[in-house]
Amino acid sequence: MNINDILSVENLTMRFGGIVAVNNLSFTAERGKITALIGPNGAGKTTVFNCITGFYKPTSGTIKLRHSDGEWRLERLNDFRISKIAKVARTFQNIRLFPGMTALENLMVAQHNTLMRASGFTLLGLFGVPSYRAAEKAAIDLARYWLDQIGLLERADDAAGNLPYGDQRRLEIARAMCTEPALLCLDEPAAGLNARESAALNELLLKIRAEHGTSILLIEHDMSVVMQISDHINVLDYGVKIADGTPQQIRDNPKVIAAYLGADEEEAIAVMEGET
Ligand SMILES: Nc1ncnc2c1ncn2[C@@H]1O[C@H](COP(=O)(O)OP(=O)(O)OP(=O)(O)O)[C@@H](O)[C@H]1O
Repeated sequence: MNINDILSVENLTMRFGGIVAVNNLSFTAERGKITALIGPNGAGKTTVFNCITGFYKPTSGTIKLRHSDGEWRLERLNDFRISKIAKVARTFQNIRLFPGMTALENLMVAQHNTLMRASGFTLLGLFGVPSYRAAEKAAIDLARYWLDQIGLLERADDAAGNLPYGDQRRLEIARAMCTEPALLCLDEPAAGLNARESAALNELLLKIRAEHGTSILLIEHDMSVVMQISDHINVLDYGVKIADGTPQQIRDNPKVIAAYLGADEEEAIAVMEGET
């Protein structure tokens, strides 16, 4: 594992019965950078995320995470410890907000563990002791800060389910950021977004990288997002890494163009350039 890496996935294999979803995969993610995982449907991208975040126990291989708080072998931890102790946060392909709760409340829920600790697991909170009140204020401040970062401060008290789709997507990222992660794993954050919303997403992710130094691991099909914001791209096909490099290198890689879509070269190039 290189000194600059936050994550090192080594020889990861995940089998489901006879299916080898991920096959001896190795890649790294550099600290403070945006690393993308791309590939056709069924290539194994979400399975990799599920192994990193403890939803699946890999069949074999190691997943090392290292940042200023310590060093962990994620394949040995459960999902709760991966998020709480190793500070890995994730979003899902489908939106998982609490639609009936307000935007602000959704961001407060993300800080539940911190608040529970500060409340002495309820009692101190019931009595409203100053240390709990301070923790509660800090949680509200953090939630409002992230609402501001995604341009939704004005809509703090609106039900999350009533927000436009693109805003809900960014609210999910804000919710993940409220846990102050070292590694943020985003599974298709641009799915279903229009061009304007994708541009707003790009802006947000670049801001998170620049201003917070958060390392980002990104699964995305929208090439207008991947090519514009990624520092490094890994391409999977049938669970195997077929290429990795800068956006320019990936865009020009004939192996990627041919394998990524199984389409003819012209069609593949159009998609790689975000024209479809
Ligand atoms: N829980 C599971 N049980 C059985 N097979 C699974 C399971 N999860 C994933 N697979 C299989 O593993 C392979 C990889 O799936 P995965 O969802 O990781 O691909 P993906 O690259 O994320 O695809 P997409 O871009 O469509 O989300 C597929 O063949 C899928 O059917």
